[in-house]
Amino acid sequence: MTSPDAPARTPRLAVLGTGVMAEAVLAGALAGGWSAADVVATVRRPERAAQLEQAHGVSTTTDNAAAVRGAGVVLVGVKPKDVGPLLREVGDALEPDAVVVSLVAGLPTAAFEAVLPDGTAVVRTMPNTPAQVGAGVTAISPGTHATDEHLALVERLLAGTGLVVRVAEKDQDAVSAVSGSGPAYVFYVVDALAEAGVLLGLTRQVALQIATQTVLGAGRLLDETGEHPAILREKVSSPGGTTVRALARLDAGGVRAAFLDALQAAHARSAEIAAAYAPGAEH
Ligand SMILES: NC(=O)C1=CN([C@@H]2O[C@H](COP(=O)(O)OP(=O)(O)OC[C@H]3O[C@@H](n4cnc5c(N)ncnc54)[C@H](O)[C@@H]3O)[C@@H](O)[C@H]2O)C=CC1
Ligand SMILES: O=C(O)[C@@H]1CCC=N1
Repeated sequence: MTSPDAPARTPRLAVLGTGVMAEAVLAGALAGGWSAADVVATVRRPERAAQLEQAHGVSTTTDNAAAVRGAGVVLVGVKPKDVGPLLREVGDALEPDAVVVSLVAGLPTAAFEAVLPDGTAVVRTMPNTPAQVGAGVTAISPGTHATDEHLALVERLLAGTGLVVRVAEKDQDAVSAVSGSGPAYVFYVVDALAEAGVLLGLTRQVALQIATQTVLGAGRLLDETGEHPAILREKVSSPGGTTVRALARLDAGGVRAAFLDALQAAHARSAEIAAAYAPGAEH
């Protein structure tokens, strides 16, 4: 007999287009308790199918419509340009009570709803690749027909990927610019720190090791102390010392302004993606 406190059995999960980001979410779902026996992942290439089966023990297919039959959660993991054709391919096969979960940058839930059967529940999400190691952050927003139960189910899907926050859908492009793309900025900075270490005579191995650990440690310090980054930065900067000298150069180089400009560009790109690829508005 099932205990009254036992979590409800997870519904069947179909992952449509299992690339880098969808595989990271899939790995998190399995780590969070989803059973591999309840997951089907779709692919375009047989080599990719074999990889996913071996790494995660899930079943795979190239038939998206077959994958969504019987699925209670349908994760859309393709690139924006592939969303319209994919939704048209699977719309008729969707279970009426399924929730469609998008991780696609830029495309609004309304664009999904416009081509899916009337009343389909859609939840838009913006994860990031640290989901692969359970240290991601994902923002989620409901579409018109998504209920609190649907959001709770999506939170359960993502529980093993890291932090999950609910945001208004209008903020998803900003989230994408900050945390969706964010790991790339951090890797860029680590690469630059390591390169500078090599310039100063360190071996590449030591330079990369200490640059990586510095970012990890600084992240943990921020998280565990809850202190503002400006305060923590001041604590590193001894008066007349080495750090203020370096920070003055970063300011002179316009690094802070470059970050603001870069994230505005990322945000603007989301709007361009929506204009070009929202199902029904593709051109
Ligand atoms: N990479 C990242 O850090 C993040 C990506 N995203 C979103 O994730 C989505 C995918 O991006 P990536 O994973 O980076 O790209 P990717 O190219 O690794 O993944 C897309 C996958 O979809 C497959 N595919 C395309 N059409 C298909 C179809 N009809 N049937 C089955 N499989 C199909 C491709 O073969 C590929 O494996 C994009 O919409 C992007 O906006 C969102 C947040 C972060
Ligand atoms: O570069 C992209 O478009 C996707 C969305 C956020 C991170 N990667």
